[in-house]
Amino acid sequence: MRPFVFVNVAMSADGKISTAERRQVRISGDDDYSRVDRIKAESDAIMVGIGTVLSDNPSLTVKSPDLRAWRREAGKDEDPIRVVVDSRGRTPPDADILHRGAGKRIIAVSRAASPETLDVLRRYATVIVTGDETVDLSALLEELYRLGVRRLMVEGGGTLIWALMEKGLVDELQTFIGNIIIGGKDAPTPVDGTGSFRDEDFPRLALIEADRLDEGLLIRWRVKRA
Ligand SMILES: NC(=O)C1=CN([C@@H]2O[C@H](COP(=O)(O)OP(=O)(O)OC[C@H]3O[C@@H](n4cnc5c(N)ncnc54)[C@H](O)[C@@H]3O)[C@@H](O)[C@H]2O)C=CC1
Ligand SMILES: Nc1nc(O)c(N)c(N[C@@H]2O[C@H](COP(=O)(O)O)[C@@H](O)[C@H]2O)n1
Repeated sequence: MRPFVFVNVAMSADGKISTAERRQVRISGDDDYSRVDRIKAESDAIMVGIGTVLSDNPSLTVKSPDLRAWRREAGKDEDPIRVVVDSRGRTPPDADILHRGAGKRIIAVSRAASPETLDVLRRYATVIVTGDETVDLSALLEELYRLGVRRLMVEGGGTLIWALMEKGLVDELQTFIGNIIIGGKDAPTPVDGTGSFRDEDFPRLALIEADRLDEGLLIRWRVKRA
């Protein structure tokens, strides 16, 4: 068993999620940021790849005091469990995700991570070891389910989203398309990785809804099962 997995990304009108130098760009407007805060608060856990931690240093906390209170009153930590997919254990010990906000942090590493690195990370987070070279995402999701995670939000980046898509581990995609052009053939997109699907394996999507939001568009897709 695994949680319901949905991906949320903000991309520019030309389909980029940051600059080629991996510099974070404000793509969402205020209304989309509020929506993201709400869906974060409604999730049991929120996951990012180590690339996102190293480039953006996100905290992934719930920002609204009302939503934090709502979680508290429901008997939950004010922030969902924050999960970093980090094969070699490269999460900096001073990363915001480990120090800001409340609740559990999980760093998922592979067996390629050194024991010394793990000793340091265990001071700040629960470490889950799975996979030989890279994190075994199916096994990680099963472990998260065992820990009570039923609804998992994936924030990116494109490498992690590709890996989840390739393994058929994404149920829903929420894409905010903002009114900005970022450009650059090397700028990350929502789904990067090798892109090595066979023609018959491209994930197909069913449109759930598309709405105007801020000066952009919010699109929700369900990933069809083969
Ligand atoms: N606009 C938006 O909504 C968002 C934009 N971003 C942007 O995305 C960029 C970061 O994305 P990426 O560099 O692609 O990094 P990423 O965040 O996707 O992390 C990828 C890394 O995860 C690790 N990993 C461990 N096990 C793995 C597995 N089984 N499969 C795949 N990866 C595994 C690898 O070290 C890999 O390099 C940044 O520029 C950031 O600003 C990130 C999140 C949201
Ligand atoms: N929803 C959304 N809109 C944008 O315009 C963005 N640039 C992002 N980026 C993501 O938000 C993370 C920052 O989280 P914290 O504010 O530190 O909690 C960042 O790492 C990207 O994942 N998202």
